[in-house]
Amino acid sequence: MSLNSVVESVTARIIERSKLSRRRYLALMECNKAQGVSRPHLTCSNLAHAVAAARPSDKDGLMKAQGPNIGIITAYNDMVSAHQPYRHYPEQIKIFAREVGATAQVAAGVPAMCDGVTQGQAGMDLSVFSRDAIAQSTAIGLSHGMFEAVALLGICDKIVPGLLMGALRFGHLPTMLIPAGPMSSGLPNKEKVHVRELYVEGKVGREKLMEAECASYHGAGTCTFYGTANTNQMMAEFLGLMMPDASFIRVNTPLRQAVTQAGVHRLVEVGLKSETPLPLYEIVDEKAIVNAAVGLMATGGSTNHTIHLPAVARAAGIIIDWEDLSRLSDVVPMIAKIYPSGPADVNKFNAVGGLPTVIRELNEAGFLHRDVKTLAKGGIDSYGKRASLNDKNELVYTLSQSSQDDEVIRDIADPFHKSGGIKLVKGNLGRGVYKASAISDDNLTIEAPARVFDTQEAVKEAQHNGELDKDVVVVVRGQGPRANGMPELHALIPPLGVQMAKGYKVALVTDGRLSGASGKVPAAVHVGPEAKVGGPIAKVRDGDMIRLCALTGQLEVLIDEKIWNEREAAHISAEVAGTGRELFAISRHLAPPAEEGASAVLYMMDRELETLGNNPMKETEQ
Ligand SMILES: O=C(O)[C@H](O)[C@@H](O)[C@H](O)[C@H](O)COP(=O)(O)O
Repeated sequence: MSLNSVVESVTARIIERSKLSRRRYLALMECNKAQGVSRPHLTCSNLAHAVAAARPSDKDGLMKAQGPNIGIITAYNDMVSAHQPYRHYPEQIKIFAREVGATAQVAAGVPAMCDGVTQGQAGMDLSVFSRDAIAQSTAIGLSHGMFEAVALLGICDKIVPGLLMGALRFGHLPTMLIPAGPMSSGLPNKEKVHVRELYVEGKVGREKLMEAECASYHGAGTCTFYGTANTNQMMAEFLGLMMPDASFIRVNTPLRQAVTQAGVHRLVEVGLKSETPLPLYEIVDEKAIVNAAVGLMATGGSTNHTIHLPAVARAAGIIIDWEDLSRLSDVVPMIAKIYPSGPADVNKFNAVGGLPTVIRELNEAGFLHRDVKTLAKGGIDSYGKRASLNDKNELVYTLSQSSQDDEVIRDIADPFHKSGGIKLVKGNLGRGVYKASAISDDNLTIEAPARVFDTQEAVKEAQHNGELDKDVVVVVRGQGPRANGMPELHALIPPLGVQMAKGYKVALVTDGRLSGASGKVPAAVHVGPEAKVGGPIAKVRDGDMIRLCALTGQLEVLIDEKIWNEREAAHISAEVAGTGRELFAISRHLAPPAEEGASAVLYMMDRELETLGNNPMKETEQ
């Protein structure tokens, strides 16, 4: 099947737009490879420092650079359930590396914050910016020049994008993401949300709520809904940066361990000084980024990736925007329904076909670029294969079958929706992102008067006081990157869900974010320009009629144009101190819009790189 013409034209657009920045990136990576810091360039003293605490049997190999040395960047901590299993991974990776004549060292630990723990709390204001801290920490770890390959241990929301942003600046190094797998299913996500709504209505108390939360979040592994963390996994497979089928194999199982072992062996095989080196920059190109975007649309993934994918792409010199995503969304059929888009969790999704089935379907129908390089042998085709253990406990890959449950995965000829899960909405209120995959047909268009808020607490209070007992578009502004770091407003979903259950038409419009777990409330999120920089969302007043329509892509305030143009934007003053938020003033000050990735670090990097002219490393005198 030939490549879908829209996928082809969007890719061409991206290649054209990224010409200069991509060329600059590739030139810099070539310089890194040829002249950058690496083991042969280290002095005896440099090397002695690096191996001083190494196991004696590794020392010689490390000093003589006999085999590749894998730099592990780990996001381990034991508060985040998804990352807790990483505790022993570095030791295991070292063993697997030795099996094939290589070594491994932990190059750095990076922070991993949990958006579940910080949801609705001040710490959430650090979340998007933590991605930059992770990228910089990754770069710091890799800057020691000790490594010929990189293993990234990270799963959750900001961690994978941050790790990739950092690693891409060392794109001459072959790099693999190694996941740890999902938690076993607990209380179904839908029931958890139902108990939350009962709590909001005062029908159950805190004890019952706590019981439900703990029955849902009950062990090690990634949360089971298809939120940002699991969307990260999906993307890493579509990018070809993981072992095939690695995403959703249950945590701490023999199959999981076998895939990790095979992954480490493969990484050594494609290490920098090997016969077949596969640098990261050769894998993450414009086509791979488009493949990841196709995966996002086909699976109804997290809206957060409309920020993360542009940021990751930029770290590789590739410029994408929401128009690209929207054009892909128009043609890519949605063939997977995972919570919040449907009742199935990722374990169920995996059991009935998982990502290999989705990738194979899309690939066979011409929605994926096949001429991409991937870490696994066999290119993107190999990601259409399932991993299993044979009766000798050896890892084997076999072509995936058709879906075993068409409520969860559909054949491409009979999709859930003809278009993808995420839409661009735009109009006189700006541009925003809309997750259509979880919205019922009768809620795809909402026209109602606005009620304007500056904080999520104020929304909850108004709901509690019955002030939202009507059709309403709740506008929460002052939540963009420049204002307060762009928190997720997921805690608003239960109260707004209660209003919907009462029969009211409800929508949310915000310059902030929602979570990958948010779904059922119609919402335009990431609306830009954000209120803090005077965007139109700052001009909305209580009672203005707003129309939000996923079918036509409208985000409009229905008001006389002259009155609208003359209206002044409200002044936004968000809370910026306490809980360490004051340390992130520089990020708030410099963050570019969400559509450009909202990364101050990348924004300033690009500005500086632009001044370097043809010399990718040194400033020219101009
Ligand atoms: O996937 C995401 O985008 C999230 O940031 C995610 O981490 C989430 O917010 C919490 O885990 C909430 O989970 P609940 O729906 O259980 O509150």
